[in-house]
Amino acid sequence: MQHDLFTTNDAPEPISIGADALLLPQFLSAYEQQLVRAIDTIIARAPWRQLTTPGGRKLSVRTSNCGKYGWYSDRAGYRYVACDPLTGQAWPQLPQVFVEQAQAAAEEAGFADFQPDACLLNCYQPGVKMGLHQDCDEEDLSAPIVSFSLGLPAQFLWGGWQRSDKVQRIRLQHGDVVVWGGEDRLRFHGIAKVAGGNHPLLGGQRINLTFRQAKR
Ligand SMILES: O=C(O)CCC(=O)C(=O)O
Ligand SMILES: [Fe+2]
Repeated sequence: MQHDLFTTNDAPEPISIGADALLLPQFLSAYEQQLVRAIDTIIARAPWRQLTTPGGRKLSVRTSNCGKYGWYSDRAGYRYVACDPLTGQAWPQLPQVFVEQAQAAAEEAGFADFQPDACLLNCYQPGVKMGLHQDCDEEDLSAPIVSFSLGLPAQFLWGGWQRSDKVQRIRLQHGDVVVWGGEDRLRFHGIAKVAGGNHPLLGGQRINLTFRQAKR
């Protein structure tokens, strides 16, 4: 086999986790600094907060948003809102590096022309988890979900179309991206309790960015 020294690519191969779902290991490696700087800027304007579920419980994960719409939850329900209820201001704009990498990842997974209008930021400290759920608050389910992992590793719980379906555990590391759409769009998923640790760039936390097309 002939190796071309000028086109070596150290990024591991994508891993199929469903007919329309792909794990892209290390997809973000070259952008980690830029991404973390952009996150800091967003959080300065739209700080982390713990939302309340419609049932009155506090989510353990801390969240924020950027983009035209932000995912929000309180006693009135789960929904997308154009202003941050905490500040009354519009959510910070989607940084260009977010859009470019989310679109590039979507394209790798076969979703050309992904136009995210919402990015939910999730911050997990050790001990924090996210229970099994479907992402179904978006108007157009033909657009995929694109999810970036940064900081501490986590186990992605990748289920089926029923809550009771068997769950696969997939290790997500700093720089990994998962894309799911098409027939996998409504699969149940979650995050197991994050273990303690110290990430060189992000310290004792895992930050997830979830890109969606919320409105048509
Ligand atoms: O943190 C993750 O990787 C998943 C987040 C998620 O599923 C969500 O915010 O809906
Ligand atoms: Fe989700």
